[in-house]
Amino acid sequence: MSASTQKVTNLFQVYLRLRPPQSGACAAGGRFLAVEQPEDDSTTPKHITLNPPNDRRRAIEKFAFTQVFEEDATQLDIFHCTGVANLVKGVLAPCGGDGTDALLATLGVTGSGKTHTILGSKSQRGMTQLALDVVFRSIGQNLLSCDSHPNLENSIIASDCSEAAIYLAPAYIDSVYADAPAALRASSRAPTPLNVGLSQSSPQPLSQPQLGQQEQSDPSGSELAPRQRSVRIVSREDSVAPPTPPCTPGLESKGQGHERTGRDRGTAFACSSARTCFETRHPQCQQVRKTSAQRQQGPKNFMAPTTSIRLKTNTKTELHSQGESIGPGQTPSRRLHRPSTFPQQPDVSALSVSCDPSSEYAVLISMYEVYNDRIFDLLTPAIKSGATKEYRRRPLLFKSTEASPDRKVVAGLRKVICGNLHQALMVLEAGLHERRVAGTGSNSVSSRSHGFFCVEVKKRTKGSRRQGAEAPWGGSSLTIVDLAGSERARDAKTAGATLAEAGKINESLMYLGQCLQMQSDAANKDKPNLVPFRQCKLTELLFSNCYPPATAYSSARHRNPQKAVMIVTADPNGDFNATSQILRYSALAREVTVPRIPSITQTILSTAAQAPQPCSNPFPSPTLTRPLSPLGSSSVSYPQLLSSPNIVRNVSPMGSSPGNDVHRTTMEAAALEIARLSEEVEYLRRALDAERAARQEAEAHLLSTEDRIIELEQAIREDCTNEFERRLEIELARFRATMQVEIERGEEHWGRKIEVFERSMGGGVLGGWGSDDEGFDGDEDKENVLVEDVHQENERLRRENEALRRELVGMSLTKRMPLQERGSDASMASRGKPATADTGSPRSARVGARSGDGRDNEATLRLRLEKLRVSGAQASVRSFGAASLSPKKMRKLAAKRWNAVGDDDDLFGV
Ligand SMILES: Nc1ncnc2c1ncn2[C@@H]1O[C@H](COP(=O)(O)OP(=O)(O)OP(=O)(O)O)[C@@H](O)[C@H]1O
Repeated sequence: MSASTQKVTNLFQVYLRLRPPQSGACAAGGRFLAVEQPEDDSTTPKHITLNPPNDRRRAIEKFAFTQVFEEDATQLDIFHCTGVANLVKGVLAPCGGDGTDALLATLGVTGSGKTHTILGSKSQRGMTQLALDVVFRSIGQNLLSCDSHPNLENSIIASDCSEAAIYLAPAYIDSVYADAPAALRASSRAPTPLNVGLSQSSPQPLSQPQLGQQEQSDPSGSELAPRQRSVRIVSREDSVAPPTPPCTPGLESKGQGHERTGRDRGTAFACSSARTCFETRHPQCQQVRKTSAQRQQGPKNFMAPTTSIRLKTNTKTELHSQGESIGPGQTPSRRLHRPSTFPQQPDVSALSVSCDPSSEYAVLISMYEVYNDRIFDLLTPAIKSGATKEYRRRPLLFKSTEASPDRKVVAGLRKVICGNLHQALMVLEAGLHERRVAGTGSNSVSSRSHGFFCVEVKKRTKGSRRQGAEAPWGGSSLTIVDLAGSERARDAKTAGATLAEAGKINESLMYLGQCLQMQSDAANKDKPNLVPFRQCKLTELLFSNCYPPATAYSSARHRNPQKAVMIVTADPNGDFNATSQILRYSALAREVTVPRIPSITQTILSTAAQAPQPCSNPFPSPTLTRPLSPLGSSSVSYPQLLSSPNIVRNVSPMGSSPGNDVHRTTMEAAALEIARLSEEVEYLRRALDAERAARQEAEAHLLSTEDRIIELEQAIREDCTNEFERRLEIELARFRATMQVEIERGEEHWGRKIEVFERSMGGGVLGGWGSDDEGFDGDEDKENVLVEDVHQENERLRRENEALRRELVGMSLTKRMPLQERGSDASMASRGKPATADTGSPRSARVGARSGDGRDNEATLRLRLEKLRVSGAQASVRSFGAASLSPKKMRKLAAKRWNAVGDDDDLFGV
């Protein structure tokens, strides 16, 4: 097994860092991990052996890594030996081109020192700060500033392919940090995650230049001399005076004498007054404190709302407690105190890598976290939800964009253009305050999300302006990842939401483990390196840049596969199971040695085989003739059983007599039974453990699903409310428009009516004045004429009606011919022919005497009158009611009526 050969084919270089034991903490099972020292002193250790504790029936395993760092390795050792400077060099691309993307990540069990390695502590810088220092120092004068290039921001916005919101650092920092009152700054200012509090004793001054000089470029441009071995150099950095003693009792017991990682540096260990102030501003701190307090009360108190809910709640309480005005667009949690200073050790001012002298550079910082398999921007403030009135972050997508079709990017991030190291550290600090942390049984400040810190180095050729346009931007990025730690719910004593988070963390780490295992298997077996990295967001983010793009667009722009370094952290005195699991899938190679503890049954059987056989059946069925001696009641121990670590039993003394032989056989059988039972117990114990773990995982999954459902429900409610409001708006607008039209129409209608009324009124008045009036209008005149006509017509009709009525009164039924005959007579008369049956009657004579139109009119009139009579008689008859009158009476009545009509007959005819 050779680790060096893995370098060529593995996607990741894998380093192992062992963390020093926590002072005061007694290791439960002792140290189980041994570093194999190389035979040759000139090489670095690469192998470790994992010795399972005595109570585990596990094989001894041997693992290989690119390099192993022992407990005394310093941050500077890690920085030099993992080749972070080389990663930076690849990004800066001194020989031209776009450079190579780089990835630096830490992986390990919770509390093993990942955050310490990546982000450092109160007094020590981590890989992130050191890498940033080297980046800015190396670019030096070639870094474009917004002051000298006012168009810088716009040109970068135009070149960005990730739909990002790009800001200049001064503007961003001013929007995030609030200047604390002078008194607060001077005395009780709470230290923020990465900066050294004023109350802290300053780190020991070193001979190298300090941060103030770091922002100037190193004119020498001296190259990094790569260190080939794990040199235990600056031991002083780890022996820096420990920070202020903790004032939170729940935290005192943990990690005493050790530096704390980013967040607790500024939170958990702050003195109470400062902490109170700090916590009101930083919800995460409250959360840490709360969970620590909860832990003191017992494991049940870990049942708490989800982190997001806690964050929201805290943000809310913060708003009220602060009583501070918060500008629009800012969430309360963004009002941070401006850090006064940052840790300056270890010092890398002597180190810079070369950059491309013919290019000019710009540095963009972005930060995000993967929480519950979703990506959240750490530099974008949470937005207040319209429906729930709570502050929430919108998850972002990892996708191909229009401008980047061949390569997936986290779309919609906020990116900050930084002009120097200090600005970059301020941005880092702001982002870290947004990251989710919680106190668990394993780590008082445990990361609950995978944190990504991206340094995007943009470069373009200097002075190659063509027709006024500047050269296009290219470049690469360095991504630094602080993964959340795997944890066992039993050890971490998590429950509720924190347990659900742990479930998600473990799940994503399991996928990561599969990917790492596949890559090392592929490297060892010369198989194609196919890694199933699309299983979750974490692996997708970590691995997708390891391969050259294979899409149709790939020819457009060639990108080198990223260089990746993984630092695995482990506590040699910590949890054996969790650590061995991480090592097993992260190691570049693994060897299994012979099982360490032989089966107890085998031990007994082999012993029995060696012993003299008193009878043909050496192991009769264990039918005991008498009960076993009580444990500890005998004086002689059975030597073979003693050799087993699992069973130490004292048995009755043995002699050489036949009775003793029987006794011995019985005891052997009993020992066998004991062995069988203990194996069974062991098996059941393991099965129970597995079941318990599965149950916890299922519970965690359930909780996380519930959380997800709640979040989804909230989102859906919000969407529905928005949609409802939108539709309501539309309907209201429509209603208002219709209403307006109706009002206008009504007004018009009434206007017209009033006009007609006024005219009629005016006409009456004018008519009263007489037609001689000078101002009489022509229209009104016409109208009056029409009214007059109508009156005349009315009068005429009234007269006609009167004449008809009189004619009806004068006519007698007896004098008239039958209706049918009269009808035909009338019709004949109308046609000018003489009537046959009625020629002698005076009436017909009168009719016959008439000529022309007068005759026709008369005939028509008669016909109409006849009809009127008949219908009048019928109506009157009907009006009396058919039921009340007999037919005879009805006839009499009709005759009377006709007679009455006949009396007036002579009146008819005009
Ligand atoms: N190499 C080290 N030297 C000194 N202290 C260390 C070292 N590694 C870890 N520690 C301390 O151990 C504690 C836990 O470390 P850290 O927070 O880095 O763990 P972690 O792996 O990030 O845990 P988690 O996954 O839960 O976030 C911290 O107080 C840290 O200061």
